[in-house]
Amino acid sequence: MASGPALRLNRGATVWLTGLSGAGKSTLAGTVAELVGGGTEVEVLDGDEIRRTISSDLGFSRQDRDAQGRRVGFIAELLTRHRVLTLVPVIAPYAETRDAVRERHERNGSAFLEVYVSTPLGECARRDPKGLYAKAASGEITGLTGYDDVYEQPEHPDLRLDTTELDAGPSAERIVDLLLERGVLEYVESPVLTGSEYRDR
Ligand SMILES: Nc1ncnc2c1ncn2[C@@H]1O[C@H](COP(=O)(O)OS(=O)(=O)O)[C@@H](OP(=O)(O)O)[C@H]1O
Ligand SMILES: Nc1ncnc2c1ncn2[C@@H]1O[C@H](COP(=O)(O)OP(=O)(O)O)[C@@H](O)[C@H]1O
Repeated sequence: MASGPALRLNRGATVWLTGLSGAGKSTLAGTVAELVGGGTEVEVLDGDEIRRTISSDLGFSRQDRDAQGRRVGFIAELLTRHRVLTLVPVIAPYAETRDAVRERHERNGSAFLEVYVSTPLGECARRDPKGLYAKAASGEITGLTGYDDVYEQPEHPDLRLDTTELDAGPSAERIVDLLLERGVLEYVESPVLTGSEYRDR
């Protein structure tokens, strides 16, 4: 039987991926979840999904975006306190909301890491995965974050990733490295079956 290192989750942590629409937040959250592996307690709280369910009453006013951030922050902290690696690809455009979520985590002894996916507006608009920038440019929608609505950049993120410069795989590895550095994850030697050992087991 061959053995190889595997990632083990030592404690829960919230990893909040903040940045503009199209920056790569959801893609990175999914890639980190895959890298960390199936045996680990990991959840992704995606802004769009939360907005279709418990936040279906919210729009994109300042008050509603603040409420969205605080609701997601509440759930994230609960999951994290129960030893889940909680990945949160949510824009959270206001420093005040992000700070309130961080403080809630600190009050409860839960780890909170802020990852600023700092892909610039021009690149996000070029990707335009949901067609939102085209709609904003044609005047069909208003209030798109970073385009004609505010985005307050994090001043002291735990990690900053510009995905123009780095592909999704290596960017996700930087997040895993941060989690290793902070002791949330660690490498452990684990037995791994080779192909023929697996078939003959
Ligand atoms: N005006 C405007 N501005 C920003 N985003 C918009 C807007 N209208 C719709 N969408 C879609 O909503 C997703 C963002 O939801 P969030 O909950 O992450 O945003 S926020 O934190 O409340 O600002 C966002 O998802 P992402 O593209 O994954 O960021 C969009 O799909
Ligand atoms: N290095 C990268 N990291 C993440 N996404 C990337 C990268 N390069 C290109 N992309 C593409 O950019 C888009 C980002 O969309 P998405 O992850 O939904 O962003 P967000 O959740 O921030 O709105 C996807 O189509 C993805 O394939």
